Amino acid sequence: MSAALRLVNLTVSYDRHPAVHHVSAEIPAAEMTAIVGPNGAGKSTLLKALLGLAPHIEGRIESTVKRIAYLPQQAEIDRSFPISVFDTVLLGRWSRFGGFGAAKHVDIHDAQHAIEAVGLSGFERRPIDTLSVGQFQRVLFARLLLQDADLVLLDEPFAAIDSKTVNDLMAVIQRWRAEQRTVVAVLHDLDHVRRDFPNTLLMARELVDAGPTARVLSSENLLRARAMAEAWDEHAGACDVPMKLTA
Ligand SMILES: Nc1ncnc2c1ncn2[C@@H]1O[C@H](COP(=O)(O)OP(=O)(O)OP(=O)(O)O)[C@@H](O)[C@H]1O
Repeated sequence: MSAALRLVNLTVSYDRHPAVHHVSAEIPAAEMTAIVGPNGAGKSTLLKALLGLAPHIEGRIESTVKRIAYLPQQAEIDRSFPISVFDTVLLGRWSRFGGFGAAKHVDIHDAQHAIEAVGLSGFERRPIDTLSVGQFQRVLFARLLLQDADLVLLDEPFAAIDSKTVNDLMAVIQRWRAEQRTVVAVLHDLDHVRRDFPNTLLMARELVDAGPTARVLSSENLLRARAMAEAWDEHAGACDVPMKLTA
């Protein structure tokens, strides 16, 4: 299996305090990978590092990917901007038509199609600040559909989402997988990960384990992750942090 991304000794810091420390792992291409770990384990930071939004101070990321799409946590998105569902979805094509260009017929058609694919037909003119959390997540998935990316990064896509919406959005993710796209999702529901994500990275600031989900999510690894997260020194400098802790 080829790698879409290879992380080599990656350390990501905020103000010289490492949030993710010495991670080496591969993200397989055309596969679904979950990133899991306790709160504060560095999962979102790792995702942001893959995008270049959290600069790494050590190590490197080797990539075979051309286009990346990113879904941040809903809490990070300002919904007060007065914009409709349709225009929000169309923004997925922003990079093609740019600041002063106009959307082409094909973009309008694809946006309509994406809105249908996530079950939101009839909502096109609704302002986004009137939507429920689940409906808004459907809008964001429709926007991702328009981005046509090789690598889709999702940060807690199912937080506060009901099971019907989760199932519908999982169908979109399965479709990306069938189209040979690489999907990486930060998730908290380990049963869901075991069911649907063949590959997992278990984080506790350092990498605990990476590879096939059934192996990575062993009770031994999960205990170890918890102990490592609890033992982490929040105020450690860039390289005063122990490389390995045992449970
Ligand atoms: N912009 C930032 N500036 C400074 N520190 C940050 C910043 N973002 C995250 N951190 C810190 O980095 C560490 C890892 O946070 P991160 O959000 O990556 O963890 P997480 O595993 O995604 O957590 P959760 O499951 O709670 O969302 C935490 O100690 C957090 O306080």
